[in-house]
Amino acid sequence: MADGGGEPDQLAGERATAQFDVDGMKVAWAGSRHAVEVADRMARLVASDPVFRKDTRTMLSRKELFKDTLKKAAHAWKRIVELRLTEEEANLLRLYVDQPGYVDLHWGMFVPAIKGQGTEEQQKKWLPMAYKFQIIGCYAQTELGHGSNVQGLETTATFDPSADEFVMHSPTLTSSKWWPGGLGKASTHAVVYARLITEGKDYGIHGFIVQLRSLDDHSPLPGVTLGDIGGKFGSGAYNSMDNGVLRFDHVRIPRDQMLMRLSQVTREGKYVHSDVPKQLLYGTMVYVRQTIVADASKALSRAVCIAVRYSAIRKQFGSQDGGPETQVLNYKTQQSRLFPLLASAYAYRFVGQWLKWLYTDVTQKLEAKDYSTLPEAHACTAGLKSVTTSATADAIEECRKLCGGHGYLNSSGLPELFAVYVPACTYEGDNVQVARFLMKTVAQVATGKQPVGTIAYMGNIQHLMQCKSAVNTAEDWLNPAAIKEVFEARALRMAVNCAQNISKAPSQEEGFSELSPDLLEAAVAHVQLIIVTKFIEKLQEDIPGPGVKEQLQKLCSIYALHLLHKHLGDFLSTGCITARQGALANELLGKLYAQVRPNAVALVDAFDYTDHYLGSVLGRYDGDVYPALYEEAWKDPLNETVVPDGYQEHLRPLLKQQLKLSRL
Ligand SMILES: CCCCCCCCCCCCCCCCCCCCCCC/C=C/C(=O)SCCNC(=O)CCNC(=O)[C@H](O)C(C)(C)COP(=O)(O)OP(=O)(O)OC[C@H]1O[C@@H](n2cnc3c(N)ncnc32)[C@H](O)[C@@H]1OP(=O)(O)O
Ligand SMILES: Cc1cc2nc3c(=O)[nH]c(=O)nc-3n(C[C@H](O)[C@H](O)[C@H](O)COP(=O)(O)OP(=O)(O)OC[C@H]3O[C@@H](n4cnc5c(N)ncnc54)[C@H](O)[C@@H]3O)c2cc1C
Repeated sequence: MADGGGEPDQLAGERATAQFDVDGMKVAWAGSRHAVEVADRMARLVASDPVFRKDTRTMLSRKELFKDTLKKAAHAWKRIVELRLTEEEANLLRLYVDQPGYVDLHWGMFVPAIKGQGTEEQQKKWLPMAYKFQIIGCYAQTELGHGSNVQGLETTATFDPSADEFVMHSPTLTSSKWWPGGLGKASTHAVVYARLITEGKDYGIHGFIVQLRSLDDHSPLPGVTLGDIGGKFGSGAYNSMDNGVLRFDHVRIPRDQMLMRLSQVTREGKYVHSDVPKQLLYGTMVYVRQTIVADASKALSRAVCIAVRYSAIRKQFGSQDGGPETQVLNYKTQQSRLFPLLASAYAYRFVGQWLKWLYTDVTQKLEAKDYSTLPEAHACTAGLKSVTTSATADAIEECRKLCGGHGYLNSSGLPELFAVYVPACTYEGDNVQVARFLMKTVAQVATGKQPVGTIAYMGNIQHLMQCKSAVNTAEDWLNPAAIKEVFEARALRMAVNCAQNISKAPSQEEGFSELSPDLLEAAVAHVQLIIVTKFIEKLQEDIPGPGVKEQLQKLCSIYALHLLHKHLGDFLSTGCITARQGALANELLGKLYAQVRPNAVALVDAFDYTDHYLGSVLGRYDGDVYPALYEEAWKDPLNETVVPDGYQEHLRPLLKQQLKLSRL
């Protein structure tokens, strides 16, 4: 028993009430027994290495934090080489080091851009250097004046046939590259997106490999202006990353540094487009978006793990006669706010695993020159990225509130997690692309074309446009088919409504613009349907371990029904359900929360996070929260002296003056 009311064995008690096999759930979460083992090994490797300590990170200055990131990255790389880690292991090591840095852009965007847009020859030249970290690369697309609108970028790459070179130039202030991670201080190279101009004609945006810094002393090359764009939201947090600014003053690069898989410029300056779709230019973004979806479940599960464990420890009110107080986790309000987030963490995990499969499948098809599934992959990654990141950012903040005052302390880990996470909502785009894809699909369905993949349900238009849910009791909502039907009907009816209203506008573009808020809601409905469907499909797999599938079935129902409750207006206004059926869904939710309650701590244990990775005194595995909180406070630099710096100059004179006044 901890001193002063903290009750570490409280969590042992919670674990004893679990009605399922936690090891089995770890396998379901990780994807396989092998994945559990590798993740566990990498998490422990990081947690036991003093170089990877992060408990003082929020107290470091920007310069100290950046240097610490360089040190961690170099040390991580050394360990990866020494231990001959596989790609899977290295990725996990990066995850558990838990500090954004230039390596993310090097591996996450620079390398994939060359792989996706470079010719075989270019890949042979650049990738071996990148794989050995002989060069460090970033992804320089966004400019001061344009981010979302990629076609509006201003940087130019003008071909000079006399020298067989491109001239990279930043013609205006707004054309300065602005935001690329790793650009500010670390990168030696970048894939730069610029307008290709040859024979006096502007051929639009293309990618170019450009060296930025000397490989001898890291100084910027002639004509290249480089720097960091300045401090960002939150202490510690994303400030470990050197998001940068870059300007070119007529910098020359050889012609063969244009990424030439999609299109080429010949020695004479002729522009040639190959048979590859031009949208492959955006392929790196598709890749990164699927990793961002996978990351959403990691960030969300961390926040939920902290909030669930702490809610099981924290007690408030309850007994009027001096008996024990109530664990806040027992309050129905706490459960109704927290358990949907727990369910969402599992839902995002499974949809992330599916999206990874989809991406791999599309990539294989692209290699065989089959481009048919690209639009769907683009819409799914863009849509899921947008929905899961927004919901995760909101959820982390909700978990902070659920932890009361202590959640606001840096030592809870939640403020930093939130600050690191929120930019994921901004970078890599929004749902507009999904809405366009949906409108196209509705138009195709009207011509009799049968949609496939995640939009296959739209082919069932006759039924879905007029069906009425048959749910008659609360328990009827446990039937996955009942849930799927109403989510499909809602998504389709919202999309069809939009399409009909657009068709009444003077032009399609005007209609699209006028209806964009509705289109966004239709896109969200479609994406939520995908997440619900993938959760239901996961439950059709063989899931070993006593009680594991039963718990996941409850979480799946909670995930879907809390969305139904939250978006009740959509379901009612499209006539998919009645008000009574909505009330029945809510009734079932209450029952499901009560069933999840004894399993809650074990369900977050199944994430298998070390205390190092969680980085939270509130989320400690042993539940020994209060001594840890108390101890943590004394580590603050403000407590290095008993009497604060500034006392002599600012406090003492004030106090003395008040003394004189009180004597008057
Ligand atoms: C300290 C650490 C120590 C550890 C050390 C360990 C060592 C190493 C170990 C290994 C580590 C590994 C780590 C890996 C980690 C990876 C993680 C990555 C981290 C991620 C960080 C991200 C940072 C952020 C980056 C960025 O933000 S990059 C910039 C992103 N920009 C955008 O997102 C712009 C958004 N804008 C758009 O998306 C636009 O909408 C658009 C450009 C796509 C479209 O605009 P527009 O309509 O004008 O376009 P077009 O007219 O050209 O085309 C429209 C048609 O094209 C289709 N379309 C559009 N996009 C695509 C697409 N992507 N694919 C297919 N098709 C597409 C549209 O649908 C239109 O089609 P239609 O004509 O048929 O309608
Ligand atoms: C932490 C971080 C890291 C980043 N890393 C990189 C990187 O490595 N490389 C890189 O190239 N870039 C990077 N970026 C840039 C990022 O990709 C852009 O910030 C993002 O694409 C959004 O563009 P923007 O900032 O120009 O916003 P804007 O496009 O100016 O958006 C402002 C507002 O307008 C809305 N809006 C814009 N267009 C439309 C539209 N057509 N319809 C309706 N609403 C619209 C947006 O939704 C938003 O609400 C990073 C950004 C951040 C925050």
